[in-house]
Amino acid sequence: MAVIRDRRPQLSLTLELPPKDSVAAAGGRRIQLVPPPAAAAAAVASCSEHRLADLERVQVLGHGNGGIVYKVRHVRTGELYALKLLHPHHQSDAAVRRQIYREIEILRRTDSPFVVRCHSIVQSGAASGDFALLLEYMDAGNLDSLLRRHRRLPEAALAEVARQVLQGLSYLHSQKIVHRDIKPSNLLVNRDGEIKISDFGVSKMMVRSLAPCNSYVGTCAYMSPERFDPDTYGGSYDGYAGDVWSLGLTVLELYLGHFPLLQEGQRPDWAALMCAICFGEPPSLPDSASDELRAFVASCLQREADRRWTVEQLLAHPFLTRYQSESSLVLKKLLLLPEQCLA
Ligand SMILES: Nc1ncnc2c1ncn2[C@@H]1O[C@H](COP(=O)(O)OP(=O)(O)OP(=O)(O)O)[C@@H](O)[C@H]1O
Repeated sequence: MAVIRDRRPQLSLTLELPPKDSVAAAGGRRIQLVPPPAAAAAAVASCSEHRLADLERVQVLGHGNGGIVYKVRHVRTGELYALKLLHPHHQSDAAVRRQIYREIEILRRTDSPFVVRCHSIVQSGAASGDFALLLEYMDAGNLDSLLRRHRRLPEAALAEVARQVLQGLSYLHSQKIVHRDIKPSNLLVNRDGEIKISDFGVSKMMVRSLAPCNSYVGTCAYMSPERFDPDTYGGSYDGYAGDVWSLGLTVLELYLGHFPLLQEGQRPDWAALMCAICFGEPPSLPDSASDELRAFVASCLQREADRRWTVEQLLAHPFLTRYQSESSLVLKKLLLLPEQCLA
C-alpha cells in the first residue's frame, strides 16, 4: 500500500496479472517491468516493485484517444484509482507515439493539487511496449458530464472552476508545460469540490520559453485564433495564451450550457469552427450574466494573443474576487444535487 501511495519516487511497477477479474492490462498476460523504449526511457524510473494484480477492475470510465481508462480498486485497502492504459506501439504514426511518451513524461513530472495525480507508471512487456498509468480517481466525473447533469452552472460555481483551473495552469506554465486541450471533459472533479486538469495527450513541454507551437493538436473547437492563423493573431504562437483562450471558452460553455461559438445544432466541422473562431462575432452573454463574468470572458477571448490576460492577471480578476467567499461551497453543493435541479 505504501508503495502505491508514494507517487514521485516510485514511478514504475511490476505488473503481474491475476487470472480473472483483476486489471486486465494485457488480456491475462503476465507483465514484467522491462527497460522502456528509448523515447520513454526518461519517463519510467526503475524502482521497487508493486503487484498491480492487487487492483481489481470495477468499471470502464471511458475511452480516450490514447487508450481505455478503468476504475480499479485495491483489493486489500479498498482504495479506488483510475488506470489508464496506453498502447504507443499500436500506433502506426510516429508523432502519435511520441505524444503518448510525452503524456507519460508530463504526468511523471507534475505535482500539483490542481493536476490529476499519477501514482505510478507501469511498463508492460518489451514486446508490447504498453503502459498503464495509475491515477488518482476523481469520483465526480468531469465538467462535461456535470454540465450534462445540470444543463448550466451558476456563476459562483464557475468562479471556483476558473480559480482552480487557473491555479493548475499557473503551475503547468511555470513548469513550461502548455496543455493545449483545456475543455470541460478534460477537467476532472471530485466530491470534495476539487477540479483537476487531466489528459496531457496533446500537451507540449516548451524547451525554450518562446518555442513556437503552431500545430493543430488539441480539440479544434477550443483552439485559439493564433493556432489557425499565427501571423494575424499573435505572431509566433507560444501556447500559454492559447490555454487562456480555451479556459474562457470553457467557462462560457459551462455558463450557457452549450458550445458558444456555433449555433445549437450547427455541424462542428473544421471550416465552420475556424470561421467562428477567427472571424465570428464575439459570443454574447444573456442579461443575467454579471459584469464581472462578462469582463472575465472578454479578457480570455481576446482574438490577439498579446491582448489576452495572462493566467496570473486572471487569478486576481474581479470575477474571482466577487464570489471568493461562497464559490467553493456552491460548487460542492452542486456536486451533491440530483440531476438538472438547476434547470
Ligand atoms: N483520474 C480519473 N478519474 C476519473 N475518471 C477519469 C480519470 N482519468 C480519466 N477519466 C475519465 O476517463 C475518460 C477517458 O479519459 P482520457 O483522459 O483518456 O481521454 P478523453 O479526454 O476522454 O479523450 P481524448 O484522449 O480523446 O481527449 C474520460 O471520460 C475521463 O473523464
